[in-house]
Amino acid sequence: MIMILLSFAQPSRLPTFSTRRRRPDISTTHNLNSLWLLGPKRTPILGVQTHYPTPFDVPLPAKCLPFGLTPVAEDLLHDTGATAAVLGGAYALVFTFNNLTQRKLINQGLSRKLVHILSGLFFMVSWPIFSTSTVARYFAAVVPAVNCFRLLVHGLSLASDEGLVKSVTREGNPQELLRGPLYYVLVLIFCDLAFWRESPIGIISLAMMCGGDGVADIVGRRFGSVKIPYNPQKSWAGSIAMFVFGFLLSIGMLYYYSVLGYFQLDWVSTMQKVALVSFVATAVESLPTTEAVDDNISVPLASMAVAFLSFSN
Ligand SMILES: C/C(=C\COP(=O)(O)O)CCC[C@H](C)CCC[C@H](C)CCCC(C)C
Ligand SMILES: Nc1ccn([C@@H]2O[C@H](COP(=O)(O)OP(=O)(O)O)[C@@H](O)[C@H]2O)c(=O)n1
Repeated sequence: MIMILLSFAQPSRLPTFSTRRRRPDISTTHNLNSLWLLGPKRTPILGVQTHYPTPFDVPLPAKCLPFGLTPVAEDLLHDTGATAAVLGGAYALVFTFNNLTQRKLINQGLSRKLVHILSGLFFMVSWPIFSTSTVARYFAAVVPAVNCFRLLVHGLSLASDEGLVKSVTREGNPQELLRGPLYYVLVLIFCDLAFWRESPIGIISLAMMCGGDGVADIVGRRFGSVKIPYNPQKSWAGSIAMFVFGFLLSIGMLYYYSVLGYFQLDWVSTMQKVALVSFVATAVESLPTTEAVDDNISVPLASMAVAFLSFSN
């Protein structure tokens, strides 16, 4: 569904007809301020050469505006539709894995990990279907925010949603929703608002949290007989899987965004930087976790810090 929506991701192909359908035309100077929400839309980020005009960025004649909508109203309509679509995708994902668990086609642990891996990755895949408006990121953030509310309501047992509990908890205790899953969606909100489509930092950090950490669990539980000396709860197999899949999924997501014209990256140095981020994230993930610090906090935070330093020079 996301890929169908993405087919409209190229501005000139959107069914809407604004004359302003151009992505930010960003050059190569270095400006950390634009990392944040109010940074000028057209300033570059962290020296990363981002979008050049592509054949898709063709301004359309003003007479094409539908129903006389102003460009702002057209963007609001566009982003409202995108938000509804991605929200539907989120519900469908959880419903699907709950269904598979109920039918005992997959166990609860694997269901939770696949939801962990796919939610964040699909969320990032969906970002290009939102408009080029400066408020698009806020519309996208509605999706994890609604899920945050959902986790709070059901984690506090203010309402019950057995499907949600079964597909995203280890033991089926609703209070589990208030830890890993809640931290997870809070990190999605933060990376959406702080980095959005304009910086590789958020993309890499989410790929590490979703793809790397998620695959580490699946591989580690199955093949993790040789434990890490300083943490018998974790294994070399799980950590190697975290490093490899964190790296591959980060590069894959960066390539996806570069194909859509958001980044122009020097791939040799980018791979070196992403490998460093993945190594540090893997080391952090391998450490014994405490009640206070969950992997869904430590892994993305460590990834953001290393990616920020790596892509700043
Ligand atoms: C199971 C989850 C986290 C648990 O982490 P851990 O304890 O295993 O380390 C993920 C919870 C996901 C949440 C319920 C739904 C999030 C949906 C997301 C914001 C949007 C997805 C949209 C896309 C189009 C499917
Ligand atoms: N580096 C890793 C990570 C996880 N694992 C395995 O996956 C299980 C769950 O890992 P975890 O405690 O990080 O799970 P979450 O907190 O990510 O849900 C561990 O108890 C290990 O069996 C591993 O062997 N090696």
